Amino acid sequence: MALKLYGAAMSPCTSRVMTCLHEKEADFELIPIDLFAGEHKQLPFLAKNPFGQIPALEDGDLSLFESRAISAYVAEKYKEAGHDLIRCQSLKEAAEVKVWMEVESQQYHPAISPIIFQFFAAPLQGKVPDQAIIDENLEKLGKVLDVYEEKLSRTKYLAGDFYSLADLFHLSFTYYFMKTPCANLINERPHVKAWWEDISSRPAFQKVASAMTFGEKGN
Ligand SMILES: N[C@@H](CCC(=O)N[C@@H](CSO)C(=O)NCC(=O)O)C(=O)O
Repeated sequence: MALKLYGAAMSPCTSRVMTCLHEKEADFELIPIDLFAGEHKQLPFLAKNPFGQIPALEDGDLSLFESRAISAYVAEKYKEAGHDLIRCQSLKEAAEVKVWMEVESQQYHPAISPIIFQFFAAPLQGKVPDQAIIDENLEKLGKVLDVYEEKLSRTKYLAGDFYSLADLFHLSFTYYFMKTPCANLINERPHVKAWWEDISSRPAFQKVASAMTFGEKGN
C-alpha cells in the first residue's frame, strides 16, 4: 500500500523525505497541504503533527512527523531496496552515519535555516531580508563548512566513502542556499563544492529539485 506523505513539494522538509523515498524506490502519494491557507495549523493536519508543521507521513496505522525521523524510518523499512542509506551491515559505518545526521541537525541546520528564511520566507511576509541575521549565520555556517572541508578532504562523503542519509539530509536546504547570493560560501571550499555537486546530481534528488520552486514567479 502506498505511503501517504502530507506536505508541499517546494518545502525543503517535505523534499528531504521525498528524496529518501525516491532513493528507496518506495511507492508514495504526496498529499498537498496548503501552507498559505494555514491548513497545517488546523485539524485534520494537527492530528498528524501537533506542532503544526509539514511533513507528516502515514503508513497504514502508523503516523509520523519530523522529516529526519520519517526519512530514517523509510531508510530502515526499505533497507533491502534502492541505495543503502544507513549502512546496517556495518555497526561502525552506521555509527558514522548517525554522527553526521546529528551534525546536520545540530550544527548545519541551525546556521543555514535562518538564511533560507530571510531570503525565501520573509519576502512572502512582505519583509526585506535582514542582513544582520544573514551575516551572523553566514559566519556560523562558514565555521561548520570549514569542518566539512577538512572531513571531505579525507572521505568522499560525510560518513565515509559512501553516500548516506547524512549527506541526503543536507540536500534540500542547501539547494535553496545555492540560489542565494551566498552560494560562494560552498563554492569557495573545493571539497565541499565537489561533494555538493556530486550529491545534488543524484537522480533521486533531481526528481525532487524540479518542484522546489520557492521564491520563483507565482510562489
Ligand atoms: N523539524 C521539522 C521542521 C518542519 C518545518 O519547519 N516545516 C516547515 C516547512 S519546511 O521548511 C513548516 O511547516 N513551516 C510552516 C510553519 O512552521 O508554520 C522537520 O524537519 O520536519
